Amino acid sequence: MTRGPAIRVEGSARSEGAPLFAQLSLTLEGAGWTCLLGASGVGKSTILRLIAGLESHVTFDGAITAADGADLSGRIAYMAQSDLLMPWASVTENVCLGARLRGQTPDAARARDLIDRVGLTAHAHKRPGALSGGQRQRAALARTLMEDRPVILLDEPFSALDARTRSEMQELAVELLRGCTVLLVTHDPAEAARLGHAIFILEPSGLSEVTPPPAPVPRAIDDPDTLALQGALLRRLREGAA
Ligand SMILES: Nc1ncnc2c1ncn2[C@@H]1O[C@H](COP(=O)(O)OP(=O)(O)OP(=O)(O)O)[C@@H](O)[C@H]1O
Repeated sequence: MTRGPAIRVEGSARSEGAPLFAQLSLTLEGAGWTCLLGASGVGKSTILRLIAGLESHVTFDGAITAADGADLSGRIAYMAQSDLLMPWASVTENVCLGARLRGQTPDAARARDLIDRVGLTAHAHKRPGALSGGQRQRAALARTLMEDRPVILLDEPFSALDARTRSEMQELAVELLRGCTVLLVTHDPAEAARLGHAIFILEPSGLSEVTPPPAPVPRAIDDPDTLALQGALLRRLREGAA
């Protein structure tokens, strides 16, 4: 696995002629987890889509660059908020979809292992319509991990999971994405406090950074510093909404 580069996002965005977010300067640590929080509709997913180079409804005035100077295209795996699973394909086929679309032979053993690690072995043959919301989300997570890219963009990837599975999947993602540059959009202050090497809150006026504790990620859920940060983040989010 190539080490993920640092990424810099600098610019402002307008949607339908009106400002969505003001001039911002966001640096994603190379080979680290950056968490992005903020009120619904403030533009978090839009930032992910802009980095991913996907079609967007906004006009972005600025630049998105990797610190190593190389193009980002082909180096990103993106997990959208909606799981985007193909309804006609089984879990295994969905996990292998990227390789198939590129005309490559998928690594079947790796797919089996990832499906096992997300707890879906018993469901590997099923189509998405036969899965629960949390199972679908884990299938989408396995598909993202299967891509083996140095830059990973995750849009609320654990939001549909029960508390126990969520903490397990957070730990799995940290383990399997070691060395990757990860941008995680989340509404969960506890998740950001556990996973962020860097944590930002997006507001219409711009970004603010909240310094996490120095403990390595994933931080213990019941660590006093993690809990204190969780509380501080929730307070900041509530103040922002006031
Ligand atoms: N396809 C689209 N066409 C027009 N406007 C859109 C489109 N997608 C999103 N928007 C608008 O752009 C703004 C930013 O949306 P975005 O999805 O980036 O927000 P978000 O911060 O990720 O929200 P959430 O936390 O609810 O997912 C919102 O006001 C939304 O209504």
